[in-house]
Amino acid sequence: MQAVSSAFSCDLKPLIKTNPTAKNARFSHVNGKRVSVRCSYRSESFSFPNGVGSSRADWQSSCAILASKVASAENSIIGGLADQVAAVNGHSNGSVNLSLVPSETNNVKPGLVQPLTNTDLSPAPSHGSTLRVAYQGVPGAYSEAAAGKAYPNSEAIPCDQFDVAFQAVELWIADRAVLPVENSLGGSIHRNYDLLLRHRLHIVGEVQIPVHHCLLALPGVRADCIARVISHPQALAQTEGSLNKLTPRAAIEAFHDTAAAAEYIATNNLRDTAAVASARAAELYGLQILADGIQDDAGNVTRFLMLARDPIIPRTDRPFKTSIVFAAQEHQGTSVLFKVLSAFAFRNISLTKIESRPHHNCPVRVVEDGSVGTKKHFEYTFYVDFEASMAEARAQNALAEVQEYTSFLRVLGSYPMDMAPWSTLPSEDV
Ligand SMILES: O=C(O)C(=O)C[C@]1(C(=O)O)C=C[C@@H](O)C=C1
Repeated sequence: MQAVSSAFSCDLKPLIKTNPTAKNARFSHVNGKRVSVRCSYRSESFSFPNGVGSSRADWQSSCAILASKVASAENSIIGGLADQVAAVNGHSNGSVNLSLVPSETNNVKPGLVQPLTNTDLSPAPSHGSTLRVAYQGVPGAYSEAAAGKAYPNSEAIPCDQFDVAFQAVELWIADRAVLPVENSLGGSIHRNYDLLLRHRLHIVGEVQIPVHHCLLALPGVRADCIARVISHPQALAQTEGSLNKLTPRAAIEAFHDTAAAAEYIATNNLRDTAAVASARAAELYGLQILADGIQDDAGNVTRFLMLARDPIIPRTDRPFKTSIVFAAQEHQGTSVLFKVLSAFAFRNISLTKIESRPHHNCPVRVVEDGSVGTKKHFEYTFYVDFEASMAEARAQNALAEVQEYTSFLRVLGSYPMDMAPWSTLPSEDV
């Protein structure tokens, strides 16, 4: 893999810190120099009186916030991102050495790139035409396989956190991010739902990959010598039943990602520890497979979203899915969710997913109830996926209606559904 090792000026810093409305400033780079800037942030209050236009510009603005009547919620989103960018830009001086070359002290196989961290993020150097795809984890993680399935022949860029993968795209270090949102056994990956709202990337596709877990340990170690099993919490949840049988006395500990757990065992020569990870991780980090296929359900599948700075133009010539997020205010009544869902039901639009998250700005509302005391309502932000393209009138009409019932509505993306049979995925990828 091509090493990305370059020092370049971090002149994005003052722009973002002093001008929050320009947080979506777009930079193009030629030979590592910034050559153009464009800003697209505040294009809210959009409605669909005549449907969505066919040009990219029309669609881009339609994918910005559709309506935001909750100014404070908006501000907190802006504030949150500004804070993160400030953290990213917290380098002590303007020039950063972004090195993805493995350090020499690391005794895992040479040639493996190190994940990006918060402190590595700075404007990207020129990188030719190869698409660069950020994922969370290290090589051998399932997310790397998902990035490869989503964008064959791309360059996968490991990031140490989900947030860093979002920022890598926003700061033009990567062109796309591929991040997990749900697993058939472990359920939703809530962190990424929250980050979708906090950041301004667009969903441009989805990929689903079968997740085939192995129990890995150093060569020669037996399963009955394992005192500790480490892995990503999702992977541990997906193998709970098998681990109870295979290593009943072992402590179970969470790790950043599956492959990093394998790497950690190899790097530290831990003979009492096993990792739940992929067969590819075993190969990359020189571990043996103690048990194969240990997911508690053979049909274990994780769904990943493909994210980009710009939306794609929705089409009708193949099955599309659209993802939205909305919230309502107290005065909009108690049956908002029912009304929203019926806007889709009456138009025969199937919902494929609904997820609720605590409202970012106001998670709990306290209501005085006379002499009885106070009621504490939890406030939610709802994420809905539905099976229709935003190029279809029925989807546009449904959203126009949803807009009437809600105080905040944003289209996260309208994108082709992953219709690929799982069997087409090469086994070494999972
Ligand atoms: O740790 C990894 O290998 C990942 O890619 C992360 C992740 C997740 O977040 O769900 C991805 C797929 C599997 O469901 C298990 C873990």
